[in-house]
Amino acid sequence: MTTVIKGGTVVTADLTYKADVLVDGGKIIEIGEGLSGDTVLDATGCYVMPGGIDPHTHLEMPFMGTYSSDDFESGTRAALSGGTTMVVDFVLPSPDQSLLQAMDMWHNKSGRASCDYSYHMAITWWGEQVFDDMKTVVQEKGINSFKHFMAYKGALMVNDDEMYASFQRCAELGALPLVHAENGDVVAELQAKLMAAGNDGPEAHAYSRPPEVEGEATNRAIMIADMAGVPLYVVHTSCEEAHEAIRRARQNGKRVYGEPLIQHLTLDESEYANPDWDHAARRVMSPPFRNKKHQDSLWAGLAAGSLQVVATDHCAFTTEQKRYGVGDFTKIPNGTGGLEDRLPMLWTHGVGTGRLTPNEFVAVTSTNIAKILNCYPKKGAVLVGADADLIVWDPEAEKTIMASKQVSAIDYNVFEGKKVKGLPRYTLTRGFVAVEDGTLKAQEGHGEFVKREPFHAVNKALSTWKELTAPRKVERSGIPASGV
Ligand SMILES: NC(=O)NCCC(=O)O
Ligand SMILES: [Zn+2]
Ligand SMILES: [Zn+2]
Repeated sequence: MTTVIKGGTVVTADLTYKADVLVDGGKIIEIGEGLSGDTVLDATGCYVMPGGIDPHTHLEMPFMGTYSSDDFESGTRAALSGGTTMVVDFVLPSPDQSLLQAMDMWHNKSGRASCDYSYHMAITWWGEQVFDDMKTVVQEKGINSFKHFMAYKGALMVNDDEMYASFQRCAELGALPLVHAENGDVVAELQAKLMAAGNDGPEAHAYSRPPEVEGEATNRAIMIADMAGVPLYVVHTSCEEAHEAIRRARQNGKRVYGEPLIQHLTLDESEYANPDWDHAARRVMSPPFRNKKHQDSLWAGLAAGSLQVVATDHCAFTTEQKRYGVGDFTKIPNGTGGLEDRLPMLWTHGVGTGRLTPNEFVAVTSTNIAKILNCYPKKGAVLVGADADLIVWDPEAEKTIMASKQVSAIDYNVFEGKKVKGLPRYTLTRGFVAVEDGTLKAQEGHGEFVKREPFHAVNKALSTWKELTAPRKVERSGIPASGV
């Protein structure tokens, strides 16, 4: 049974042209004019684009004494409803747990996914077993990226020596290290100081994580990655200090990627001053929301190419869960949602305002991500042979974001009341029509695990350069006798 998307304009990261797209067996089989198929999807007035890829989600994440409330079932349904057709989640091994066992646990959870998914592996502790498991994870299990938390002291945080060891291992295996870049030691000190002064509300969360802690850690991670000879991906880049470090590194030839979140691009720190405790606590995430100066920096980075992708870090906690932190802001579970709103919000505030072109929109929501994570052109492309993960995007469709109408399992939405213009008319996940005329028809269990190969061209180029410039002993004849 073939499906044809007819009458639309194909928009990719680098081309815009009128064409029909024919799909069969979950793949794109033909692109051209005048195509026909068994099922016809009308794309008149719409853009046909690669489905969104969210490179940063935490579905059913064990964190801060609870679990994030969207799991692979509700989370991937939310994703599809907003035009995202692949999510990349984080496997989080417990202390001393093998990476392989942790990955099995994630596979048990992800069986309910209705769109495709992949994983990053988190390095949450260090030892011989982790060193050995990393090889199996890369060479046999299809994961080529490893996350390092430089914050959350006493929980997920790793120290510089562990990070350097892991980065070197990534270099050997052709993998990509990721960092949550905040100085966890300084954050812990600031948290204690604020609490001691009676500053226990959600606004203190933002005071405990100023841009400097992020800028410092981003610089440090970049230098450590350079010494280890690996590329680096910095997650949830939220401020000019971190962006400046990434920009400077890239200008110096370092292979560093930066990932702003849709929340940081469109919401600001004034949210924490809201007199309603729940309102402010629902927006507690790390790094916190920043001011307009930082937002402008992130938008400029996307346009300039110094920042490459837009994610959500979707980690949704209910109001009840957020209230674990009443009287102690350090106990408010960190995280916000955004999976179903990322594309409409970015289109509205990016393309709708002229800060991004439609092609740049595709690049930062899909194609760049697939390229960096090494699953392009299976994902992130409108090409013959690519997976038919596609959105038929209606630039005129409008809605007001409301928790009461969302797919996500939580009881509020950080974008509540925002008007968006630009929504999926159809969302296809490997050819299956999961959003039809704006109505969600996702199929539980349809999602498949996407294996990603190591040794991206960037890893190869970097290791070639490192080998060429490695320290070499100078062979000398006629060494003088020791002066002792
Ligand atoms: N970002 C956040 O606050 N929660 C999710 C975990 C993380 O990415 O740091
Ligand atoms: Zn993080
Ligand atoms: Zn995260």
